[in-house]
Amino acid sequence: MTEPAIRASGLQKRYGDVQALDDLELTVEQGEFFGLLGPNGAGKTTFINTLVGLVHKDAGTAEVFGFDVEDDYREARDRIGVAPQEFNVDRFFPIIEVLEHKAGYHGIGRKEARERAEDALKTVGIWDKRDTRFDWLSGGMKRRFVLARALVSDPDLLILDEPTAGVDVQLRHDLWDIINRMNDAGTTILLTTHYIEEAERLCDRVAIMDDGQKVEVATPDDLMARGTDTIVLELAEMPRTAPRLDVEGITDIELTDEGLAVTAMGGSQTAPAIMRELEAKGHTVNSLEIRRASLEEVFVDMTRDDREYAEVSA
Ligand SMILES: Nc1ncnc2c1ncn2[C@@H]1O[C@H](COP(=O)(O)OP(=O)(O)OP(=O)(O)O)[C@@H](O)[C@H]1O
Repeated sequence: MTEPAIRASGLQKRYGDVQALDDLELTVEQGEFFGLLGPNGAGKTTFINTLVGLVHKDAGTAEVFGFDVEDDYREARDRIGVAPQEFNVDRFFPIIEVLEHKAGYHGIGRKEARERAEDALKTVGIWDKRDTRFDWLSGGMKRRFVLARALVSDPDLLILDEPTAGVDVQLRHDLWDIINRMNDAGTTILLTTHYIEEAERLCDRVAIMDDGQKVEVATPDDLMARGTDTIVLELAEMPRTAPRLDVEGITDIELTDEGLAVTAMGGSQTAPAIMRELEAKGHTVNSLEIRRASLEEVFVDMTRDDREYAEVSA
């Protein structure tokens, strides 16, 4: 039986009053492109740091390809490449040497380390900067370099903590291409992001975290199907009041300047029934547009902070 790339069970971590991880359960299968979403402070970075041995959990277990992150630290750590949110790079050496050291740290011999370092710099497109110090790279090049450093040990699990935060559109697409190619070649990816579009485009499944717990795991499509879509219908003759429609899944019907706006769960499935019902009632539908819920809307709904309501009502 193949072990999952990540298996976390009952993970707990507390900082003073803050329960950063609260009984977290999460499994990521080998080869998946897995997204970890959640508002600021949800516990995403704490979880990643637990996997790579930077945070000692209070309770629970975490395994990487079947290796316990604490008891089998070396085996687990050597399988992970991580591009952290905060840059923690040796600033005094040419970047190619930083990569060689990193490969050496993972037990890779000198000659191969050199080759790996060269390949990694070429993969991320900063080969011409190989003799430059990290501090002298531009912001975008620093992002590329941090990814190269994660790749240099040829990891089975690549962890990317907000890899595209604050980068321009071109670099974002470049980084997506590189990461996608890694995933196509079999590398498991764990990605945290605040860009919902990024999760929608890249991830096979996403977990939504809040308050140190997993709220939900699903494919981006499944999550979006849980949101409400708006179907805007232009009728040959607009009625003076919104017609009543007896179709399952409808949550609201409104007359707007654009036409009849019907809000429904799973818009693409409900639309034909809405059309039939309208035509049966004597209306002629000239055009129909389905505006799908975004993953962002579903995400915001799922992680809306109950405490906000408590404060408002207090
Ligand atoms: N070293 C620490 N000492 C004290 N509190 C910490 C420490 N690290 C994290 N926390 C707290 O734990 C909680 C979870 O933080 P974490 O960084 O894991 O969240 P996150 O989901 O990665 O957030 P973001 O999206 O902002 O990066 C937060 O309330 C944070 O303030």
